[in-house]
Amino acid sequence: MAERLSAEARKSALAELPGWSETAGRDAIARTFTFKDFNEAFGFMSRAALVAEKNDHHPEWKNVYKTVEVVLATHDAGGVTKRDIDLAKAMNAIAGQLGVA
Ligand SMILES: C[C@H](O)[C@H](O)[C@H]1CNC2=NC(N)=NC(=O)C2=N1
Repeated sequence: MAERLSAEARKSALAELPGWSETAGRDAIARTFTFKDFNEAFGFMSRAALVAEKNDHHPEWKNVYKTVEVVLATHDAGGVTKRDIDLAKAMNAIAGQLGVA
């Protein structure tokens, strides 16, 4: 099982993850993505879902029209692990391909 990152390791990982931040009251990371329209938001979710399923590591997320709110944590570990950082990186790359920095 992946190990929870220390607060220090989490902070330095977040420094390299534009848009992501720690969540209040819970060991997790979060980002809200805003796309051009629903089609792009759902396209992002479709692509991210394939990565998540491939890695057996899944986001908590909510879509409203063109926004997608994502929270990542490793439930088995009770906090943020490298698996969350890797998924966050992949999500940023997918969003980047869709024109969202
Ligand atoms: C059995 C299966 O491997 C686990 O339930 C996986 C699935 N996806 C998961 N996703 C996330 N984010 N955290 C987990 O602990 C987790 N566990």
